[in-house]
Amino acid sequence: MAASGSERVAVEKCKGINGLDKVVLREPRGSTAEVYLYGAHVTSWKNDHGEELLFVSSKAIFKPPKAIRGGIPICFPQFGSHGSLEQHGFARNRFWSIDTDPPPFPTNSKSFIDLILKPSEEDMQKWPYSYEFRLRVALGTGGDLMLTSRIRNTNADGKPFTFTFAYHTYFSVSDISEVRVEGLETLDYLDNLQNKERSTEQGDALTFESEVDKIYLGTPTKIAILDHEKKRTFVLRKDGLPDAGKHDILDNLVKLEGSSKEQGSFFPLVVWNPWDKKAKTMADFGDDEYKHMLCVEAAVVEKPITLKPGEEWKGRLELSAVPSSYCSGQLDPQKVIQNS
Ligand SMILES: O=P(O)(O)OC[C@H]1O[C@@H](O)[C@H](O)[C@@H](O)[C@@H]1O
Repeated sequence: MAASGSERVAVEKCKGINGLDKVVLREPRGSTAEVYLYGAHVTSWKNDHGEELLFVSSKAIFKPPKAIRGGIPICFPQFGSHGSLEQHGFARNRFWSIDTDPPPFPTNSKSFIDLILKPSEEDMQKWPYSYEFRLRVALGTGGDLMLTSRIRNTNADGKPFTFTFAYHTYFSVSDISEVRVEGLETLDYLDNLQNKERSTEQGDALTFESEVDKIYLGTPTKIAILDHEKKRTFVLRKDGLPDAGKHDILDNLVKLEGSSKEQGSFFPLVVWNPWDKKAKTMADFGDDEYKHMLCVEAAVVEKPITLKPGEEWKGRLELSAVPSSYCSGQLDPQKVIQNS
């Protein structure tokens, strides 16, 4: 997989913080990503100017059993407290392996890594199902970051299983009070701060001036996160993925492809920022760091996925970042959404 000769190494295995194994992905134009095998956790994604696009707390604990605070934790087989398992499931604090022989999966990227998680005996005590969870992390040309999860039921005894899931993406933002999320207004949401009560979002774009922890339902094709100060816009897409390489500039940032199965919409979006009070209760999060992050999480929450033995679910996330000024005047997210 690694590039040869004078080319930069596209995939490099090395040691990260506390000696944990990590993989560095590099794309020829200079974008990079880092993935820890602990949690199959993407902890860094930089554009070709070397700017970090994901938030990781300066207090993150890179040590089991704590999940790494920031980046992209994988929540499986449970999102949040929606079930009897530990918060956000256990995949984020397990050691994954490099999958040396993954089933065929097309890619036009040279810079990718395949990871796999299978249950240990201890995990089977908590969640008595057999599965293979394959995660591919790839850097596309132009620096897009693509994550594809393939979860297969490998139970030999005919038992189906049901799970919820999320890519718990922590975006790095300049100042949360300068950030707007467009595309979620007028949608229904479940408010985790109000006992998961269902309400409807009012008004214009979401802005942030206090703690938020909401699960938006029935989200539209594209969502935009605008960071004025950084002059950067993130757009979240959730429709079927067009051919890689055919994306125009408005097809940027986060593309999500749902389940190939009919059931289980992949696309509630969870929006979370702990704000100051909650930040102070979190040992692995700086008191003021809430100002510089926003979680927008592509999730399977209110309609869990059920897989029978032999069935596989696939969920794909694609992130890219463009400077807002690049599309000046066009990055009205409503237009982005309508023009999709
Ligand atoms: O501290 P954790 O387990 O990583 O969770 C962080 C947050 O994750 C979000 O996805 C949840 O909606 C929040 O309720 C939760 O507080």
